[in-house]
Amino acid sequence: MAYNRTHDWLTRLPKVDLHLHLDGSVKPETILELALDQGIDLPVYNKEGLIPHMRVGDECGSLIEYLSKFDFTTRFMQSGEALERIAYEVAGQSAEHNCKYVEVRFAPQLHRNNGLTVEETIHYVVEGMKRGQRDFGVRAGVIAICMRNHSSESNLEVIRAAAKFVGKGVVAVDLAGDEASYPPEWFREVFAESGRLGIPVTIHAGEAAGAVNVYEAVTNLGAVRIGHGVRLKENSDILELVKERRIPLEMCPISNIQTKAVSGWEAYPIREYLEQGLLVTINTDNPSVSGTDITNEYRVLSDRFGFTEPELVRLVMNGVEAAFMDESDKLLLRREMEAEIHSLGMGLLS
Ligand SMILES: O=c1[nH]cnc2c1ncn2[C@H]1C[C@H](O)[C@@H](CO)O1
Ligand SMILES: [Zn+2]
Repeated sequence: MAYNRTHDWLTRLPKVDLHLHLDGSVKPETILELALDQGIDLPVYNKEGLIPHMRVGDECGSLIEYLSKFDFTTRFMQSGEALERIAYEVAGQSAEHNCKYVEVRFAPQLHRNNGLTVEETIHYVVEGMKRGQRDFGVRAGVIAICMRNHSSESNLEVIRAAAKFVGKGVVAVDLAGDEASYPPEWFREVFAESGRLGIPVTIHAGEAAGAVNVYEAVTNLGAVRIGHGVRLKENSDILELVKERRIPLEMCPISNIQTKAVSGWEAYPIREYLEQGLLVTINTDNPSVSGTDITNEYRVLSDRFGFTEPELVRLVMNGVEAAFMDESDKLLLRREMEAEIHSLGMGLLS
């Protein structure tokens, strides 16, 4: 049956994941070990019991509720060793889903409770990704996140530290957190610095607030990609601008449903975005918070929207086009992925 064929095929399909948070990707078994190593008490000492502390349920009502899950996990991510390990494991988890390239993002300022500097946090995450790249063959880039609820001073520190790692593991900077309470125009000064330092910018926008935030991110914060952008459909002029500039949207379907960025699957705009010619990419956001993985994201889309195999391949290759990567590396990645897709037995690449 075509249905089963697609499901099995989706696991083997080479993929990329451009929007994945480190602190939203920690395995419960890793938390168990880190808690023992670090002498931190846990509410329960088995994997299944930890899951409710880390993952949102169907009742999740908003982005704020979704974000509350991160406090639990970041407590165990305050040492260089833990950051390196978790980054390494993320590369391993990506390889299990035949992800060939992953961009892992994290907020350095959330990992300093035990005295690490911003640069040290970046160093350890980059090291973990490099070890993962060697052992699992997954190419990787790191994105440093500024948080909406942090001061300009603290966010500027992140941007300046990230700039030192450009070409050495860091590929971009981002802005995350509570979008509804902290509009993007408050961060012009912070992202003016990334412009001066020449670091690419992606911004979470149009997730928990309207399309005007996408406009602000693109026109005043220098965003060349948008995290989510689900609510872009609310303004056709802004949608047209994003389309004309070929600004990729890093969509994360399961997360977007859980945070109530849209009311439900019937309102999820992915098909219309593709038909309107937007550069849509599919990503996980937070596998351990959302209870998902990259294969599952494609599986749900294929079930909910009836995407054909060539359409799913198009979504994957949009991700390659959108990657924060040198053109020469991108060409290599594209060729490798096209060869593998071809070997899956179909003339899917038009
Ligand atoms: O989908 C998201 N929107 C806004 N902020 C987010 C999302 N997923 C994770 N974050 C926040 C919570 C994490 O602690 C932080 C750094 O990864 O980024
Ligand atoms: Zn995100």
